[in-house]
Amino acid sequence: MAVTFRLTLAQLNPVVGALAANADRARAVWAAAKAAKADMVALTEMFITGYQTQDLVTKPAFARAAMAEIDQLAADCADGPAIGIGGPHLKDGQLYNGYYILHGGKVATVVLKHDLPNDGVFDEKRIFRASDVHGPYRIGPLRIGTPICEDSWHPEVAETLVESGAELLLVPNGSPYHRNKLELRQNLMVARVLESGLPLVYLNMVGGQDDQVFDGASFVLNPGVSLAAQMPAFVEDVAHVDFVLTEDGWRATPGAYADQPEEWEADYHAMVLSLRDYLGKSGFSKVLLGLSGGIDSAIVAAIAADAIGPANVRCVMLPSEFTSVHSLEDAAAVAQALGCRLDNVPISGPQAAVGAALAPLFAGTAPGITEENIQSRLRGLLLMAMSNKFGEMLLTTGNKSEMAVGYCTIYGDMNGGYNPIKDMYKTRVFETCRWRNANHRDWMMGPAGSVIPPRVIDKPPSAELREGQRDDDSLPPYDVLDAVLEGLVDREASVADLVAQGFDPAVVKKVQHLLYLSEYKRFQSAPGTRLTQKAFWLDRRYPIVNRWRDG
Ligand SMILES: Nc1ncnc2c1ncn2[C@@H]1O[C@H](COP(=O)(O)OP(=O)(O)OC[C@H]2O[C@@H]([n+]3cccc(C(=O)O)c3)[C@H](O)[C@@H]2O)[C@@H](O)[C@H]1O
Ligand SMILES: Nc1ncnc2c1ncn2[C@@H]1O[C@H](COP(=O)(O)OP(=O)(O)OP(=O)(O)O)[C@@H](O)[C@H]1O
Ligand SMILES: NC(=O)CC[C@H](N)C(=O)O
Repeated sequence: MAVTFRLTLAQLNPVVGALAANADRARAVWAAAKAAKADMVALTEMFITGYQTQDLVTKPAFARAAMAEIDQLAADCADGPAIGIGGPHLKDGQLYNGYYILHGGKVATVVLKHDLPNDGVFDEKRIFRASDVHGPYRIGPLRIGTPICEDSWHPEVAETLVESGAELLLVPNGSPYHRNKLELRQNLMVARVLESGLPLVYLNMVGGQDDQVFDGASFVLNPGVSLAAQMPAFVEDVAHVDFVLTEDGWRATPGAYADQPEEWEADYHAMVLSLRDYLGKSGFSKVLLGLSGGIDSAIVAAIAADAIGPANVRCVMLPSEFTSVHSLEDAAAVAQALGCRLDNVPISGPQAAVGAALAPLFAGTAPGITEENIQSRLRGLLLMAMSNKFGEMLLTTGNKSEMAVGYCTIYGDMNGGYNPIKDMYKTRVFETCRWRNANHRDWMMGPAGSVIPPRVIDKPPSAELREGQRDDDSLPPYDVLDAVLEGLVDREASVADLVAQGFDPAVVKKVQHLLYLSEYKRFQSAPGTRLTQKAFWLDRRYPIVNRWRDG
């Protein structure tokens, strides 16, 4: 009779700090694995604590509480499949990123991470100590080697595991999404399979944590580099994968294959999931936002409706004397198409009152940006009053282009708890609206169809803070602005690089100046969904005071 091994893959969504609840999720999936007669159930990196914990895990009381949950889990799950679960490991006063193997009622072994990621959003060298490479462990007939996430991005750990007799590589991950990352992961894992000649299980977590979104999309590779199973992206899933011992070693029996989203869908799903989880995990079930009739607030309203349902999204139009009839119509059309409530709160009364209060001080000065910003701040104040009164979190709507150049009012339209489009350039916002109008998926809680009317997408962007204002009065056209920003921010290009590419030197220098000047605004801005490898916050950490200008 063939020798086999059934491995249950738990692609789940843990909550940072919810130790007991995460342990309960592990107990439930273990029971399902036991019912499916599995030999082992694998959970993801740092599952017991949720991920990323940042400095929270450096607090010894927290790390010890997590380890106690794991001991209890081992005791509760004695009779059935082994469990692999990520968690912190405190040993001799040092903190490690560990993967616990629970078997027969106790912790059988703890694999400790060797390669600590320390770039982009990661600071693991600051948080954990790196361990020597840990050898394979045996569960029934199979010797398993476990490189923990970053360990599998380099050849060394897998190489050592092969030399010490591993027959399968099981890689638990906490790998956050950025655009087109699945392809990068698959290329790296293919390299590990080619080098080792072993089957490889890549198991990733799912869910939003602050700015980061974990997209799941776990997969299994066989030697010969064939994909034996592919789990879905951005949703929880549990898969039972069967391995059979052949003359050539262990091989996975081909299982389910979930189609993967292309990049527009993946970004949109990332924004929906991160908002849904940010709200749910912080205890909010409702949001509100200022709906101007423009494209940014329209896409944020659509993302919110898809995340928590249109009945939980309050849209508010706050017109001033500069608000056009088109904007009033467009805001109404968006709210109606999405099925969201729309309230109307004119700001002309408060504006007159603020003007009167300041008149003695401002006498003799010319009206300008100050008065324009007062409108934005009055909207921010009124929206926050509604947030307080109704318990709805305020969403802020600045896209990456605006956040990059500071084209937004601090303590005004920047008010808000979360910003799903913070890492999406304006030119991509246009395309994302078109994608959402043309596509509907079962994970969207909002309605299908043209939820953002074409006129909202096609009209020239305007903040409507003065008569006839357009964004391109102050900024280069968005296709130029975004291309320059993509160079300066995402590729860290120099002014000379961009001029050599054909951009106007004066435009590049102006954009660079605005970018550096508005660091203080970004520092005080709401968190938002990370979609790229250069999202503002952890990926790009610039000084606020900075006199350097390139070129
Ligand atoms: N380094 C620094 N650290 C801390 N604070 C600093 C600072 N530099 C300036 N500041 C402060 O920041 C203030 C200037 O920033 P801020 O008050 O935001 O005003 P500001 O950036 O001058 O104006 C807002 C801009 O956003 C545009 N806009 C576009 C789209 C929508 C909206 C909207 O509101 O709906 C606005 C608007 O047209 C205008 O160009 C200064 O008065 C100063 O107090
Ligand atoms: N008349 C308004 N009613 C309600 N909210 C508004 C209004 N004007 C601006 N806001 C809020 O302030 C944000 C900044 O808007 P503004 O129109 O000034 O610039 P924008 O970045 O082009 O945004 P949008 O494309 O949504 O109009 C809007 O997204 C919206 O949330
Ligand atoms: N948690 C990790 O070690 C993740 C690091 C790896 N570079 C990734 O992003 O997938």
